[in-house]
Amino acid sequence: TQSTRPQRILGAVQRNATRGDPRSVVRAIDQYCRNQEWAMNVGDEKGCILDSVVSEVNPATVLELGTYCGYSTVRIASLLPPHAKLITLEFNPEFAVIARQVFAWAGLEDKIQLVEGASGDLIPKMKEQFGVETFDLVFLDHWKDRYLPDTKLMEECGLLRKGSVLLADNVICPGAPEYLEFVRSSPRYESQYFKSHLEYTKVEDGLEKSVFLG
Ligand SMILES: C[C@H](C[C@H]1O[C@@H](n2cnc3c(N)ncnc32)[C@H](O)[C@@H]1O)NC(=O)c1cc(-c2ccc(F)cc2)cc(O)c1O
Ligand SMILES: [Mg+2]
Repeated sequence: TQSTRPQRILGAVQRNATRGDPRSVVRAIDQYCRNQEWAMNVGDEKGCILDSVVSEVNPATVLELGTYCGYSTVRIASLLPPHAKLITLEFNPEFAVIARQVFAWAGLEDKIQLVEGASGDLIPKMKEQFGVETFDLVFLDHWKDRYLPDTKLMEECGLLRKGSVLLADNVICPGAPEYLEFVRSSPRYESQYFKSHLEYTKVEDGLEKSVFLG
């Protein structure tokens, strides 16, 4: 039977990456997706911007919306301090199965908690079910028209504190126009655009970093 793209990405990791070496997992996925078949990972170029924001924030609690195969999850988790926790939400069970195997290959299972379901349903349960107070960093990389409603939902649920950083992928391509308009015009956010390119292409894309001012 025909394999799926996520299965082929996992195969590339298992063939080319070293068990327990997260950066080799990231490199193996990038090499596969740049040379064999495109996939919607944040990628190596935007990934460097992601790395710099993660290092700057040095977060104890991270929320990722949209796991896919776990490329950015591994990239972020590999930079976290020892007792930091990363919760990642993914509603496609097939993608979740692959992502869990990618985390295991990277040796990061203890740092990453993948929760299957839709962000809109899970965000209101974060405090009670997952013992979270607030998130220091949120990486938005799920359906682009969910960026704004889920940001408002995180505010309503008290999951953001003064200084919480939102980092959103794909604000140009595929685009998140309503989200961009909101964070750039709201007095409660200080926003900054990092111009880059759509993963593995020359198409313009970028990351928007928005600090919640409380
Ligand atoms: C949306 C996907 C990423 C994942 O997010 C999960 N997801 C969704 N909504 C929810 C939720 N509400 N809760 C939990 N999980 C959720 C899903 O199942 C995917 O696995 N990402 C993209 O579609 C994406 C697309 C492109 C792209 C760019 C140019 C093109 F020509 C074609 C595609 C680039 C990117 O960089 C992306 O990130
Ligand atoms: Mg993306």
